[in-house]
Amino acid sequence: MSEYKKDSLSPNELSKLVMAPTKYSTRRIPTISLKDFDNRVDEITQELVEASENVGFFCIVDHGIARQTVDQMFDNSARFFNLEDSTKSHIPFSPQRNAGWEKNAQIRPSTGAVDRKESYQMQFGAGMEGLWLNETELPDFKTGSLSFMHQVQAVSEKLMTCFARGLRFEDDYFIKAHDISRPDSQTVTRLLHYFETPDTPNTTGEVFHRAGAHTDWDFLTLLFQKAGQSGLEICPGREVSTSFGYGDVWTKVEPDIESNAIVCNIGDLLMSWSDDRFKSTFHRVKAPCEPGDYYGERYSIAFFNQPCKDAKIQGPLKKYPLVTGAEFTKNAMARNFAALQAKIHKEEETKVSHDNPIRANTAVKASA
Ligand SMILES: O=C(O)CCC(=O)C(=O)O
Ligand SMILES: [Fe+2]
Repeated sequence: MSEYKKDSLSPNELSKLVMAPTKYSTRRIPTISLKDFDNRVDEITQELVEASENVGFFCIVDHGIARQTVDQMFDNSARFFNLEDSTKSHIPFSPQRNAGWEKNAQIRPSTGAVDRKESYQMQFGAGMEGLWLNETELPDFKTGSLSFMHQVQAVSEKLMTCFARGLRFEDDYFIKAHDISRPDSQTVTRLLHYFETPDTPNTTGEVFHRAGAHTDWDFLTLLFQKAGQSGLEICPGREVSTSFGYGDVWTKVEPDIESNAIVCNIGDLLMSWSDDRFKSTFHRVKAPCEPGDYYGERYSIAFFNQPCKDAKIQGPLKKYPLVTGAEFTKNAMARNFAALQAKIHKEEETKVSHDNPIRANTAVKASA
């Protein structure tokens, strides 16, 4: 949002930075326990506010979702992605609905090239009509996924209560604004599958992007990672000094399976709704290219809390004009599209060639 200096590098400068060794630092990513939530809600609120103001990323533990449940959802995800592409193509990603399956189709403005991955986005309500596979194609998948999604929503609602307290709104203020029982709920669960990357010396300069650097434009994202499948990195917004964090100092967020941690990040929506008090943070799944990087396949699950279309969004200090949930999403998609167009335009001007076709029209996803 506002404070980031987006897309200010030329393609040549950018490609030099992409190829340069990454600078890393170990930053403290706060771990917050939800144990005994009702009695500790004020203490938890304080910890969340501190983490949101200073880092924008934190891990949640003791959240009540059993490890076995998370593992089952990852099994479900693998079952889905193991289907033939010709089957998955019956439920193609719809940018209008922000749901469905895509493969090698998402282009981030930060890279101008496709993410090498496939993903499937699911919702609770009418947005999913026609976008579930049949029971015969994937038995128990829909029921299992919805049950998992309800559990993640319950954790989200605890966090929303704390954010509401922290910003001095009524306790249920954000919960009502993200009501998943409404048919027009926009909340999204995204199953992600990044492909194994060839671990060979890179002579062509081609970069196998996994998830190019971006901020999420939702309220709050809850991310589940799998043991040993590294790659997630963050670059807190406050420290970003170049476009999309290129050339900046990154921090690895390794899967913490022992404590069954959910990695959470503030999205652009909550940043705006808190008058920029809470920080939406750049993150990426790194394109493996350096010694020590993880080249294997990676599965992850992201849960994006999105507002109801008629939710009224404005922070307590009224820093930004009031917008509805529908307007916020539309504006975020338009900003993303404009940044991408600007990038493509710049690349055409300097005639930088890419191996990957740039398919701007498919490059939309409302959640991030
Ligand atoms: O796969 C991951 O770990 C991160 C995915 C992500 O950031 C996104 O889809 O917005
Ligand atoms: Fe993201």
